[in-house]
Amino acid sequence: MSVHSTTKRLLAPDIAAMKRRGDPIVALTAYHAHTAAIADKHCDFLLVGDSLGMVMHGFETTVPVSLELMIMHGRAVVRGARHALVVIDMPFGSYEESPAVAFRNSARVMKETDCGAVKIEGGKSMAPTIRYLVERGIPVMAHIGLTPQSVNVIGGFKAQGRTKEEWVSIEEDARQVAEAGAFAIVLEAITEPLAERITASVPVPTIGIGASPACDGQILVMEDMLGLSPRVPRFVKKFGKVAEVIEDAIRDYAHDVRTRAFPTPEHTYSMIDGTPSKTRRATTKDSGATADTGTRTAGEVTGADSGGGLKRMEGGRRTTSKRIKTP
Ligand SMILES: Nc1nc(=O)c2c([nH]1)NC[C@@H]1CN(c3ccc(C(=O)N[C@@H](CCC(=O)O)C(=O)O)cc3)CN21
Ligand SMILES: CC(C)C(=O)C(=O)O
Ligand SMILES: [Mg+2]
Repeated sequence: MSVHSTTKRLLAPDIAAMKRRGDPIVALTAYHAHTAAIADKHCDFLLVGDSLGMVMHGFETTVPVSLELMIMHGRAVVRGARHALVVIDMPFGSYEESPAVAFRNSARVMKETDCGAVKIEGGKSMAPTIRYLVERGIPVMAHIGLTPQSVNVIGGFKAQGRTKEEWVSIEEDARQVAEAGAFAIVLEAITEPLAERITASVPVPTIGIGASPACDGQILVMEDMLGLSPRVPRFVKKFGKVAEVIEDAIRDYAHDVRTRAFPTPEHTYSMIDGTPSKTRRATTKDSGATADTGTRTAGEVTGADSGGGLKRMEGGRRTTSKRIKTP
């Protein structure tokens, strides 16, 4: 973060402290800058999940995701967010081999993205690695229950802890990752009584995804809760209908291009010397206004214009462009 930054970004200990205060922790995944900027206003942390391999890149599982891909999306999310802690998933194969390999790759993620923490999947087997990273300055979020990177061992994305016999092992995972220094623990696809027992027994927050309201916080994949993902796990509540909104807009665009209703003069550059455009409709008065000047008259704003048409992107802010002046 820049020394000139005025807003304080949340750090891993701030998330951990929320459990002590009894504040519910709100989290979403984010994979790119603009959606990160929106979610940042309402979330305590944003996770650059390796689910991006499935959601953004069409892989069947998270197994093929590379460190480079996580860094690429991680940099975009850090640029978009200013308040929320940004946590980045370490992808399959980047941390399991040894604590030293995990440190080298996690340090690279921290240095190249400026994120605030990493997340690794695994319980007991990863506890020594979590301790090694935390002792060397890398905040670690743990992830137990259903660990999707092990899908080929588990035999599918299956809920865990559905029989009491499975509880002992998962509770021991939670105990050991907390003891190793994880600042929070993601509980994925486990039953409520198990999530309740774990949440009561560890000092750090539990973040549930398909793990009941008994957790200290919740996370969902943003595209799933927006109603953009074509298929979602049963634990997802759709808070939006974004796929419909996108399709409606694209259908309208295709219609307007095919009927030549788009583009109109306000989406077209005019000659600086005032030479009239041949394609300009006879009904439209030529005021010399262009897409760049932001000086269009109300009469030129068509029904197709949403009203935000005067706003142009400039230097990362939405402003009325003054770059090109009409004579
Ligand atoms: N878009 C998306 N959302 C996720 O929540 C998510 C990902 N991708 N990718 C990584 C993991 C994989 N996750 C998943 C994926 C599928 C199910 C699922 O469909 N489960 C079935 C039961 C399957 C079974 O028991 O065999 C379900 O009914 O929920 C659960 C978690 C959660 N994560
Ligand atoms: C589902 C969350 C916890 C995750 O690990 C991911 O999005 O990759
Ligand atoms: Mg993940």
